[in-house]
Amino acid sequence: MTEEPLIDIDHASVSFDSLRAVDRFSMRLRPGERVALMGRTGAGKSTILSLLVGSMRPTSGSVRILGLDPYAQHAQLQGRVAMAFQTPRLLPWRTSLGNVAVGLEILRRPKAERRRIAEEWLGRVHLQDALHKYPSQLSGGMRQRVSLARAFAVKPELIFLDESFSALDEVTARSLRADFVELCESTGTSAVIVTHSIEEAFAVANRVIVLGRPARVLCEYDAAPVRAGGQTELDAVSTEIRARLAEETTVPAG
Ligand SMILES: Nc1ncnc2c1ncn2[C@@H]1O[C@H](COP(=O)(O)OP(=O)(O)OP(=O)(O)O)[C@@H](O)[C@H]1O
Repeated sequence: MTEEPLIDIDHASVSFDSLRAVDRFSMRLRPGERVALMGRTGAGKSTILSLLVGSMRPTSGSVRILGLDPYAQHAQLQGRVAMAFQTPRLLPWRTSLGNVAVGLEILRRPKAERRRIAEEWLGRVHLQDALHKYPSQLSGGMRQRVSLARAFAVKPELIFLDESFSALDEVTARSLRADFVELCESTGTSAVIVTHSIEEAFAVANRVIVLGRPARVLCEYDAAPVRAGGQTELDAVSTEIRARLAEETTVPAG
């Protein structure tokens, strides 16, 4: 089957003056896939996300999202792509319902529909009892759940997660990761997950791309066999990845 990729990054590079942040990075994302971009601090993960959301264009190479140029055709991607951040960026003066409705307001959905969809999504992230609470009344995990509901509520084809679970304790993070995978699978939503955590990458993605510094593909893993191998396999792969990343520090960047 020749399905058009949802994301097609072809040899994209980004330089800031003399510093190269992304170095001929290529990736494709097929419908239904979840790819984790895993790399250390300063590897260029945020810069790749900026390319994906169209807030920056590559110095060379190309980026296509759903067949469009996210920088030049940003408006056409509205509602088709959603994002959740490490800090959920909720509006403090709005309740959970009001926050989830934000994207739907931008898409000019009628009020009754906004309310119905927001309520449905807050239920799906297990916040049916917090519909009328303000962000300051919620725990970090709950705020992140509101943020996920807001992202899914617009029915995007693609979701980008930027370190969304990394500020949470491990038990909360595990539960959110599992919910996120379930929501992606039940809605057929594809995703790119940016993370510095090897464990998180293998927990949420089908495919894990390990980034060198500057950002380029160092190695790539099919996540399913690693998950199937349990903690022993994950430990072995983690050791391998850490060794690859450690070699990186001896290679001059630029
Ligand atoms: N606007 C900018 N101007 C100059 N240098 C920048 C700019 N944005 C990022 N950089 C540099 O590019 C490199 C990659 O940064 P980036 O923020 O993309 O990495 P990251 O992998 O997201 O890091 P972290 O995990 O710490 O957020 C870093 O060396 C950073 O200092």
